[in-house]
Amino acid sequence: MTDTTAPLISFSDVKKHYGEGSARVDALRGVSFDVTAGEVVGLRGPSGSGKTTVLNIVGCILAPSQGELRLAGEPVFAGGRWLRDDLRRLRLEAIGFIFQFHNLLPFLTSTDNVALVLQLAGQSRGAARRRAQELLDYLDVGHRRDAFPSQLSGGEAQRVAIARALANRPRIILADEPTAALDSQRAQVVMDLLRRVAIDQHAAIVVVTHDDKIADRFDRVLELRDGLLV
Ligand SMILES: Nc1ncnc2c1ncn2[C@@H]1O[C@H](COP(=O)(O)OP(=O)(O)OP(=O)(O)O)[C@@H](O)[C@H]1O
Repeated sequence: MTDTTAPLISFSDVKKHYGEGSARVDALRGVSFDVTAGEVVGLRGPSGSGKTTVLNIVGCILAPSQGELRLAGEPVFAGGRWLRDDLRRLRLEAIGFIFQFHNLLPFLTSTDNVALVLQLAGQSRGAARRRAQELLDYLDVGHRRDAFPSQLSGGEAQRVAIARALANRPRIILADEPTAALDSQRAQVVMDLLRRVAIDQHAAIVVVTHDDKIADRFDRVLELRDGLLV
């Protein structure tokens, strides 16, 4: 991931089906879009239109059936196969995931939830905890660093989860309904944070959302219907 001018995410004529024969579902029927550094893009569409499938393919969790995926200019999937054999490392280093429910580990404090990702990437525990505390401060939850997830409010837990997603300074951030469980004010705080991250980290951010509270907070909205962009 070295080309600094190419779009960070480039999806070219991606098709994806699940199952075969009478059980076949065409989830994506030829989807193309680019997202550049600094952009916060919304991905909307009715249930079953293919949003999660797009997110999972960008996140290198799911292989397309056809088409091409480039990340920072580098072809990652093309010609029916992955072009990198270290997808786990790519995910860990280049991509941050944020989910609707924070998915924090209940037996770890805020600091340790964030530090764990850094330790998995090879940092020492001390360095990982220092970076975790810096990030929690950046997201205004530093004062909750020793709390366990069950002791956090929904908005605090979501900010800790964002800190975790940012831990490795990924330039691609994928969020699935990150504000659905939050009230309007907290949803705006989360969107402000994502915007700041896009700018400070030159990141490309894709947010799957049905949430009308944040409908006007995107640079662009991609609208999926039945596996096609409209
Ligand atoms: N593992 C799977 N096996 C079979 N079909 C699947 C699988 N995952 C998704 N699908 C189907 O593919 C289509 C697209 O699903 P996807 O989850 O991408 O939609 P979505 O827009 O994210 O929906 P929602 O808003 O309900 O989460 C749907 O028809 C879904 O039933």
